[in-house]
Amino acid sequence: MKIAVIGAGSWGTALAQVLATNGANVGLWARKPEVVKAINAEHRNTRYFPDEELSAGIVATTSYRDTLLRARGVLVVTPSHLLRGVGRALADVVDAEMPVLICSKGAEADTGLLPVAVMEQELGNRDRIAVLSGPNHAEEVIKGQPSASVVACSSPETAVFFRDALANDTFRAYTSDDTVGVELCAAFKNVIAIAVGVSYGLGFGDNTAAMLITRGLAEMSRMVVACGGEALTCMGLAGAGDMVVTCMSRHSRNRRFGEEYVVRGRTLADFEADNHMVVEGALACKTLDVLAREHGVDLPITDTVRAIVWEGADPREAALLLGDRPLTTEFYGL
Ligand SMILES: NC(=O)c1ccc[n+]([C@@H]2O[C@H](COP(=O)([O-])OP(=O)(O)OC[C@H]3O[C@@H](n4cnc5c(N)ncnc54)[C@H](O)[C@@H]3O)[C@@H](O)[C@H]2O)c1
Ligand SMILES: O=P(O)(O)OC[C@H](O)CO
Repeated sequence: MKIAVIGAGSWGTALAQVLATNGANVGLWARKPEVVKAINAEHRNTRYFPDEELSAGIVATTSYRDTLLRARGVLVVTPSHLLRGVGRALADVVDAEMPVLICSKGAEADTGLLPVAVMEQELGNRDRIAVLSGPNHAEEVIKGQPSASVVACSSPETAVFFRDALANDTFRAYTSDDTVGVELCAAFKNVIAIAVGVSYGLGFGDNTAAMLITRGLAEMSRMVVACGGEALTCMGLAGAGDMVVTCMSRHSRNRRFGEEYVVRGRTLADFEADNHMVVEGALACKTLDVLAREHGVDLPITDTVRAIVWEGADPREAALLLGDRPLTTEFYGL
């Protein structure tokens, strides 16, 4: 069976390796011809994983049509702000039944739309559109270190299709029908990881990090419930699981952006230029704000991250303001 993967960054490459290890032929779309050349000739993505040998079952190309040719399903693994453009391009090459798994984490700027809704507007047939999320740093998954994730979809058949394509002894995949919950958890945890990075960068300790993580989970839960998702999803792999790994892992770009860039007055553009990698939380703190206003949900940590990253608020002063709000019950808004 052939599966297509759109995006040969860290996560697209790691997922292509998982699929190929499971016996699939993988068509991998990459933007840069030199990445395609290295993958096909040397079985390496020299830009992201120079030390990892990729399966010979992965064939890269810069053509959507060639990537999709005879594929039974497609994984979209580009940064979330590119999803609409990718969906529009895919509309020319996928039929109305092709299962689509979105592996990006974020929400659309300006509209606040979540990935499945964006893709549905471009491709139609929501039941064949699923999302993947969980505590999954590409650096560990590509090495076959034990990890788990959730495939969420309104259709159990689509969820099971992708679960079975991805699951193996070291990559457990669970299914869920709470797409909105899983999508919001994915967008949220990146924002909180920036907050935790800033907190460590300011010299605060583990108590502060734990407070931000758990209060971040409370914000996440309020938003998930307000948008029609299930609070329990926030306790699962896409919620608490991904929150913990993104806030605490040395691999997390979001945390590192907060700790090493934001507290030193360095920008998102600086991070992306230095690392060639995305920091999804920097955009999500703005897009979640759109949703929060629409649903009347209180998101104090998210709003603080937005003020620091986009409005030049001083991190230490912003942290003090965060602690100066009226005292209330722990699970207000739920
Ligand atoms: N890296 C991880 O561990 C990981 C794990 C789970 C989910 N994700 C999610 O997967 C998505 C992709 O992240 P990543 O880590 O693979 O990316 P990355 O940061 O490793 O690399 C960015 C990717 O985006 C591509 N890109 C940049 N501009 C582009 C454009 N204009 N058109 C097409 N492609 C463009 C780059 O070529 C590169 O492939 C993100 O939403 C991220 O949150 C990442
Ligand atoms: O490195 P980050 O911060 O983009 O996080 C990557 C993954 O989403 C972790 O599950």
